[in-house]
Amino acid sequence: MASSATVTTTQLPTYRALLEEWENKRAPVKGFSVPLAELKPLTKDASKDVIVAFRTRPSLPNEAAEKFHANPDDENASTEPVEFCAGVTVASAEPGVFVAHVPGMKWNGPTLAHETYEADLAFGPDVENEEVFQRTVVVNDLLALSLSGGVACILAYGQTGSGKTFTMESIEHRVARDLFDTARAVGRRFVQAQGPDTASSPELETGDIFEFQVTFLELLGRHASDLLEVTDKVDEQGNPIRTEVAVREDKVGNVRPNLISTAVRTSEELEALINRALSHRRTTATLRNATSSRSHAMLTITIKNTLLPYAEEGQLILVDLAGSERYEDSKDHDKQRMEEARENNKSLMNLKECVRAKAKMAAEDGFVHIPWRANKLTMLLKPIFDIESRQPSKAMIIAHVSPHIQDTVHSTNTLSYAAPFLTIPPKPRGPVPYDAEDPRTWDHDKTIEWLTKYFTKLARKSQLAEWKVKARAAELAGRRLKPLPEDAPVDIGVDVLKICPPGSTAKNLGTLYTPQFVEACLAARTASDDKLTQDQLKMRAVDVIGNLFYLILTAKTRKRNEIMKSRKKLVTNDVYGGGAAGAGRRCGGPRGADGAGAGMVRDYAEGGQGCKGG
Ligand SMILES: Nc1ncnc2c1ncn2[C@@H]1O[C@H](COP(=O)(O)OP(=O)(O)OP(=O)(O)O)[C@@H](O)[C@H]1O
Repeated sequence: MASSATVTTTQLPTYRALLEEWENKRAPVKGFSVPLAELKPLTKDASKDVIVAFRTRPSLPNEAAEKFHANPDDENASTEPVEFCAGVTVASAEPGVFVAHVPGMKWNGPTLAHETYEADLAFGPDVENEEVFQRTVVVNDLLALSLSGGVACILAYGQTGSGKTFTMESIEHRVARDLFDTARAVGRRFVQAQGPDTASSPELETGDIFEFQVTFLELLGRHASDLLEVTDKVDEQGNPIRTEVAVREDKVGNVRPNLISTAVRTSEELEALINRALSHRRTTATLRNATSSRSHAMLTITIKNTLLPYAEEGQLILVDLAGSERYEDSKDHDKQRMEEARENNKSLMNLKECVRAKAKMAAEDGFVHIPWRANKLTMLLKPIFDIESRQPSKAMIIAHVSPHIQDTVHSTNTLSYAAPFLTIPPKPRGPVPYDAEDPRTWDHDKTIEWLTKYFTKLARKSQLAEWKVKARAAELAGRRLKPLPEDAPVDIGVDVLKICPPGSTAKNLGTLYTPQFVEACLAARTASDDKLTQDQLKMRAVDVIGNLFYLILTAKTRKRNEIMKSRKKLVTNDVYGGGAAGAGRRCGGPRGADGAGAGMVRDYAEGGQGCKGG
């Protein structure tokens, strides 16, 4: 049985001795695979959609003595001030492995179990915020992703006081520091791809082609409010009253709460805005007894590429989640706080299901349902969970644990919450059979054929539109223009072999961000400006890549529906004893994200290879 914090403190000398024994036998700690000074963007596996990291903070001065007390009824308990004893140890920084030291009590005395948890990265108490930023945001190129029309999301999870806000605020300030420089570099590359004469305005010369809008939302229990709203109104306990913000899907399926959206143009402006929102959160925290640990705070930066106004806007979402309290910790609170704790737990559990499903989807090629509509928190994170979204997205979750042995029960909860997000990228399979409707199966020739056909279709459309204008002018002048032959020669204005060089296929094009594809098209332009302007080409390029994404998405959805259908049939057979091929037994273990033991049923569907659990 795991022991309570007070009993653990009382038995601290024994636990310390047991820990020392373990320390003497342990394997040497494995460090990071690349030294900090040599880190570069995208030096890691870029195919991962969910990246999970663990972090533990150092013990603060006098913290153990102030926070933990020995059992006053125990006569043998030491009266010395309580000293720090580690509850978690880093076994490997990369891949990340934490060992949680779980104190227990048996008839013959205290015991110490050592549980191992795995992640992509593990940050020990000595790792500085700058290194955390470099190894999470920079290495995974999250800023470039959101500047390229994608969605990048970072979530800080953990027990109250474990260091979530410390990490998240540091990431927010570093984003403010680096975002605009990265944007200018990306912008300059984009402008250069359009040819040497394009930089006609100072904005284009410097690469300032992006527009940034910032919102800051707080979700406390079920109530969403705007952290940028300034209010003088306070309730009877002196808490600021902010307008309730509705969180719902609009008619076209977007979740866009009505928040104050502020345009920022420089690092200083973004920094000031973040400080303002954080100061509102902190004020509330002091007034409301650490509200920060009871609410989710979500900073969203929406990024528009002004040279591609018709492409999707990118987003960077930074979420400092509410503390993951256990029921025992909140049961003495008033009704409102109990309700908030219940809501927080619900939202965190739902978030867990969604992140797990997303991780599974990436690892297994997309056959799961993501229940993002079940809760306000996950609704707000729709851009990263909606499988129908064409935007590429990445989620990074940083799970925080307290360093103290007295908090190990909380720590193991946190680590077992986040560890299942770790996925191993799918093993390369054999060649996928050709499917005319699935671009992921096309070879180079088929891709060139499709690109040529689609660019020709768009060129004909423009040709027809031009002819209509001329025909109308001729009609007004009392003349009749010859009808345009259906097979009139048309110049598509780009070299498709340059867009998709030999060796490349539609599957490779499908992994490009929209601006990257547009860049490739601009570099492959063969027509002069009077035949095909850059703007026309950009619009066509967005249309082509949008259509390719659409075809891939439709193929994925079709395949997913087929699998879902076959799953249902097999489950029914199994329940009624019909027995699918090889389906002999049911597995226990956690249920899958779709609530139906996804892993288990999938195995049956694939011929009963055995049980994996959800
Ligand atoms: N890596 C670290 N190095 C040094 N001090 C840290 C570190 N992480 C956290 N701290 C300190 O620990 C304390 C608690 O951290 P923090 O407020 O970030 O926790 P939290 O998980 O956000 O708590 P809450 O849920 O209550 O908001 C703070 O005083 C913070 O400065």
